[in-house]
Amino acid sequence: MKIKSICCIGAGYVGGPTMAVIAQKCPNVKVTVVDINEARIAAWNNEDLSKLPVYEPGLDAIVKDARGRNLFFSTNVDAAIDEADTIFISVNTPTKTYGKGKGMAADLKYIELCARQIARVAKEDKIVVEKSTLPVRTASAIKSILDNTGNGVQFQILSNPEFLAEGTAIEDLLKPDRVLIGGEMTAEGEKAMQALVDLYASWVNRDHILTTNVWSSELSKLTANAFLAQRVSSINAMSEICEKTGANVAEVSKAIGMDSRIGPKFLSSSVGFGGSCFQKDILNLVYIAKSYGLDEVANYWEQVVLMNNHQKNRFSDNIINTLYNTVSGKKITFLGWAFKKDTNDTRESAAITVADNLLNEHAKITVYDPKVSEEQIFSDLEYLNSRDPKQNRALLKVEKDPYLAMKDAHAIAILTEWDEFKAYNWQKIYDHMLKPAFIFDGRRLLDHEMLKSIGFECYEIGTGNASQ
Ligand SMILES: NC(=O)c1ccc[n+]([C@@H]2O[C@H](COP(=O)([O-])OP(=O)(O)OC[C@H]3O[C@@H](n4cnc5c(N)ncnc54)[C@H](O)[C@@H]3O)[C@@H](O)[C@H]2O)c1
Ligand SMILES: O=c1ccn([C@@H]2O[C@H](COP(=O)(O)OP(=O)(O)O[C@H]3O[C@H](CO)[C@@H](O)[C@H](O)[C@H]3O)[C@@H](O)[C@H]2O)c(=O)[nH]1
Repeated sequence: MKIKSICCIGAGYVGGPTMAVIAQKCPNVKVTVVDINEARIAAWNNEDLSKLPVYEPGLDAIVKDARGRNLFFSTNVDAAIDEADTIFISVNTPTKTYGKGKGMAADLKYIELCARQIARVAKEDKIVVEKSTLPVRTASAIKSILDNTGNGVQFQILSNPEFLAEGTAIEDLLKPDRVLIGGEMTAEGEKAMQALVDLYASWVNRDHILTTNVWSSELSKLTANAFLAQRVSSINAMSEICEKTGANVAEVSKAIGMDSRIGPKFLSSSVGFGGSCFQKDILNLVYIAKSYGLDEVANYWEQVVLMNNHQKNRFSDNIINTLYNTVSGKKITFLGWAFKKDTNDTRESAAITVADNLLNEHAKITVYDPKVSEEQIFSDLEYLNSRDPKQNRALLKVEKDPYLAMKDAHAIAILTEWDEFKAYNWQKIYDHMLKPAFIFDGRRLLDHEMLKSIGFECYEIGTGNASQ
């Protein structure tokens, strides 16, 4: 069989860019991305490409090319399901905030709603592709819902996890390290897998398309994120030893990364990993391990998250200690709020935790981020429910001009590694700050020799010059 018409449920950070690339690379396939969020769909359809709901370098050009030709964004979920031969489920699977598994397990309510809707609407056989990140064995739950509530049509469930990283989504989609497709090891299952392999083979070398059984595919996604996050927590653990001993974490990273068994990537020490995936997926893995009674396995992986929490907290503690043990009423400017550069996504950003800790100490924070809106920043803080929202607004300001943001500040904290921060006129910034002028570089982004020569007091994660 050949895939001719796709419906993708979920027009978020994964659904939008992934489907845009499929549409661009497969002009003969009709791709309709649907969502219940009307504002999001309207933004995807906006004539002004700078208003797309997801900021990713290169995305606007691809949307411009394919939208209206074979790429469509719609809120009519039923119609898109009905028309498609293949349905991707790309809805959110956040950590549960209630009931059994609260704070650990993945909340699968959106997945189940999709499965029930597909079952109700589908009048012909369909391939259903899990694009969302899911606990291992979810495919059997989806299949059971489809088979028990459907109209007697046949469904093949495939697992096709997405490995794109935000900020480089388009690059990752155009040249993926691998595409992973898991399916049932039956003649029908193999046929469905082959159809999806052929779709990706329109632009991905077949050697990079891997097929496995469905459980291996589901588990590989959680495993990949656990390994990646573990590297960040491991180097962050070493950063604290570096600060105590006078070693330099960048030198340590380079030295170990040159060992071809370790490799150089994902060894940058930081204020802590953020993003919608790492913490959620590891906690999900921990929950799965616990549910099988594998307590040692669960405890092992949980440490990755605990280490990350420690890294974020020790960054804010260091700011407080260095500013003479009180930040009350002091202006601290945050450069960056996004969880990494080149994205407007702030989910689980380290900036949120650091801000919350400092606001508990009554600091006055001013935030500048080139892509994150004021509304988003306040909504991130309000979500924590740590204080009255009015107090957040009284203590935290969002500024659109970075130089104004830093004027009269006691300290600057670098929370996101946006390239533009490196090009600022740091002498001018120093001249307009209160003295001593402190910089806390949570991303090891700036040239600290230059900053010190201007007169700044510098703290850099993982360098043995911290004021203890
Ligand atoms: N963000 C990433 O970088 C990334 C990368 C790889 C995998 N993933 C995984 O992909 C999945 C989606 O992540 P995301 O970041 O795109 O999430 P997102 O929150 O940006 O988007 C999900 C969208 O699904 C919509 N939705 C939810 N239920 C729906 C329903 N019943 N019908 C129609 N629309 C519905 C929501 O309105 C939302 O717009 C998650 O499982 C995530 O773990 C994310
Ligand atoms: O050496 C490093 C690398 C990353 N980070 C931080 O780790 C977080 C995650 O970064 P990254 O993995 O680049 O971005 P994500 O978009 O979260 O992508 C991850 O999560 C996605 C969702 O599952 C997966 O698809 C990707 O493969 C996986 O890299 C960010 O806060 C980074 O700043 C570091 O601190 N040091």
